[in-house]
Amino acid sequence: MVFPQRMKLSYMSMKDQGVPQAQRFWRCGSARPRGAAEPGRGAGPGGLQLPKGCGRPRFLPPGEPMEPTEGAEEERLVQCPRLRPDTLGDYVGQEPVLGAQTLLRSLLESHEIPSLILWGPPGCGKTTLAHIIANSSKKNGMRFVTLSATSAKTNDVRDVISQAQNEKRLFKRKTILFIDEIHRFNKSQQDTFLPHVECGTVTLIGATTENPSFQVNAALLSRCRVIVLEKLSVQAMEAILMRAVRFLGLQVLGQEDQHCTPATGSSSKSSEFPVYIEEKALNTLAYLCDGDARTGLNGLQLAVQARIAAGGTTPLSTAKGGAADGILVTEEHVKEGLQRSHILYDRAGEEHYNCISALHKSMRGSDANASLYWLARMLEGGEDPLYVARRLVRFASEDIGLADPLALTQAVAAYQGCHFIGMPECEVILAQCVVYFARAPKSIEVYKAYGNVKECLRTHTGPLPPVPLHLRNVPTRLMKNLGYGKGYKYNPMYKEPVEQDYLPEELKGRDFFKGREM
Ligand SMILES: Nc1ncnc2c1ncn2[C@@H]1O[C@H](COP(=O)(O)OP(=O)(O)OP(=O)(O)O)[C@@H](O)[C@H]1O
Repeated sequence: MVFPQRMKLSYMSMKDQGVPQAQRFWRCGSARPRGAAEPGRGAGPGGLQLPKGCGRPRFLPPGEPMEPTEGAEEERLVQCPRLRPDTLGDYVGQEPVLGAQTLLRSLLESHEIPSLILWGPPGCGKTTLAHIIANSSKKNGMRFVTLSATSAKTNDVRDVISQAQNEKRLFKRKTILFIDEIHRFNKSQQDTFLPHVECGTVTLIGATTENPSFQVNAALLSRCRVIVLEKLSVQAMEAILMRAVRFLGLQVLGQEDQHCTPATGSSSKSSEFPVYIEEKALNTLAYLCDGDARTGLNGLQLAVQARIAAGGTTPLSTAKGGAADGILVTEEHVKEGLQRSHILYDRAGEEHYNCISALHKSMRGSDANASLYWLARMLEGGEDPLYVARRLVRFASEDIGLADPLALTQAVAAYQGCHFIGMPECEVILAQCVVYFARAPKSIEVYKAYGNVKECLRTHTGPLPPVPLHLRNVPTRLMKNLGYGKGYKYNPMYKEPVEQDYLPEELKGRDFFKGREM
């Protein structure tokens, strides 16, 4: 396949490492896909470095050595030697859909993989589940291909399909196509693979955070099983964090015996002292990450790495009553780690509404500076740029209205621009639009007048007044005979302004622009 599949895997790997969507970049050596940053541009805070001899930015989690080759990167992802589980046995939570004796589990265990849409909030394990399916399907001779709808074009989908057709025809090999963030494909892109899902050329697994009833073609949806994954519970998060604790070679203070073997590649190996973490810190982390495993793991990793980098040891008393010098990660460090990983922006909860409200109010108050701040806080926190763009379309009419009718055009163009190029490049499109809106003159005339009309309709008692006869359409002779259109004055025929009523008789004189009554 000509399309650099590896490039997408690199992206997926960054996602795996907890890089907020706004900061995921494409690995050195890959062709830059649509939506990825220009070299040297858009580099997010921390973690982005330019390796020697490479013109493109790449993400390096603090303390992680650079991967030698792209091939190794692909291998690394497929084998999941990091925190992402490889098998259903390590997959935590989601019992209602994946517990023992559920239909999905028996299908997966018998390698009968139906087309699936995995729907759930960020970090609940959609991609992880797809990777587990990938592992097991590869062992069974199936191909597993990954596309990310944030960057793939229709031609990429066509390439995958034509290769799947060849594999099926020549080698009788089935292809599973995993499309991450499938809601970002538009309807016509989704149509591209509809017939091929139907005839079995590919088994589709789509992952989405958005309600598939609105974002996935009805025809496609009817050919897939929708698996609803829930936010991970605090208990599930604790289990995931404990697995990470073992992987990172940490020791839980007071339980040293249980977790004393540092895993290969662990971050504690970079410290000459043992690294301890308070049990309370883990509980707090499990609680605060709001069911999003990626941000929880990211927060843990950042807290540990920051403590190691800061140096300095603490005298500690161990479980057996002994004393030891070690690096201690406390609840405070973990909270700090969470802040650094932008976890405090909760994309699904209150913070999401608080920030969009603050953006709306800052633009309304013509404060371009604050508007940019709230915009960046949302985008850096991983907010969907199309959500922000949709709110801007609304703002263009609600707050700017006819004071600058071009605002609506700007907002729709910004929405389309974001749709075309995705993050991170579309951030500047939104920034431009937000500043335009903050600086634009404001008028709520239309918004208010429309509100008055709605109010009038809602409070009306009895049957609504009939449409005046002179305003009615006259498609047939009978209607003409009944008086439809009678007396209507066709305005272009008159040089002077025409005296004519356009409201129903009982509303005569009502001016919605001035409130209830004239
Ligand atoms: N159910 C789970 N069991 C074990 N680990 C999990 C689970 N869910 C998530 N994780 C861990 O969290 C990380 C992020 O999860 P994953 O990428 O699957 O989330 P996602 O639902 O696809 O998120 P997004 O919608 O933001 O793409 C994984 O690398 C994995 O280590």
